[in-house]
Amino acid sequence: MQLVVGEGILVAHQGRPVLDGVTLSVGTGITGLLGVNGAGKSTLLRALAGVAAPRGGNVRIGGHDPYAASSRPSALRLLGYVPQHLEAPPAFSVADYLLHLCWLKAVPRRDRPDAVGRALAAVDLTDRASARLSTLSGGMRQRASIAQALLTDPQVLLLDEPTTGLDPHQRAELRALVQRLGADRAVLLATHIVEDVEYVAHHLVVLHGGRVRFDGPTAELAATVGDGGGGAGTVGGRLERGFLGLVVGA
Ligand SMILES: Nc1ncnc2c1ncn2[C@@H]1O[C@H](COP(=O)(O)OP(=O)(O)OP(=O)(O)O)[C@@H](O)[C@H]1O
Repeated sequence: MQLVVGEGILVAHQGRPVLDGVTLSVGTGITGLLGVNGAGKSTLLRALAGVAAPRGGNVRIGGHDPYAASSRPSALRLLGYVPQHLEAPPAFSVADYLLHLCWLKAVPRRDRPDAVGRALAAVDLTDRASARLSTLSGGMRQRASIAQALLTDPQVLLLDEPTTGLDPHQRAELRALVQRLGADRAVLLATHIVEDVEYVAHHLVVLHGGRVRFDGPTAELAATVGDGGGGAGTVGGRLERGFLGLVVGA
């Protein structure tokens, strides 16, 4: 089932189109949303997450419209959203931060300890539950951000550039985590880094200038270019060149 569906999404800022009729659908597994800076990825994720209503088009999460009062609770129940810059109070411990988020997300009081325990375990932060957020490494902070999105055990996860600012080791760990999370959820992973999606995303949507330039299996985009010789014939090398072919000079 396609848990996330966007049809003809239109967003404009100061009269300038930022999303110009974006249509996509996301099912279980990991879908990469690939685009250069300014392509419109964050704007699209906000529209899909029910944060900012588009001026045109439709959004459905599990068939529910997040912008209609009657169906918004059903849509939001299915959704976990990790924005690019999540403000978290640095003096809070990881567990207190997540308990606070439980309250904001209206998780019933009796369910909160279990929800926090599950979310911490899912992102491998159980042993840092009582650590202050300010003492965490960038990779751990990012995992805490993902944990807040998992508190309601959502079927859909929208991740906005989760590897930004991480070192190569932390990025590899985060990719492994995303892979685990995508085993039984629909994950939409926005990034400008081809490496972030090349081995984990089975499906890619390439966004450029607010429009979808490619929507299909990852291997299909890689297959649009030849080996090119010189050792650049790996899937990754080809994917990078396939992506650049779509967006450079476009
Ligand atoms: N609130 C806003 N007001 C004016 N322009 C905006 C606003 N939000 C986004 N934009 C513009 O919309 C375009 C798309 O921005 P968006 O952040 O969605 O892109 P992105 O692909 O996520 O890029 P990045 O990786 O840099 O975050 C950019 O040109 C940006 O300047």
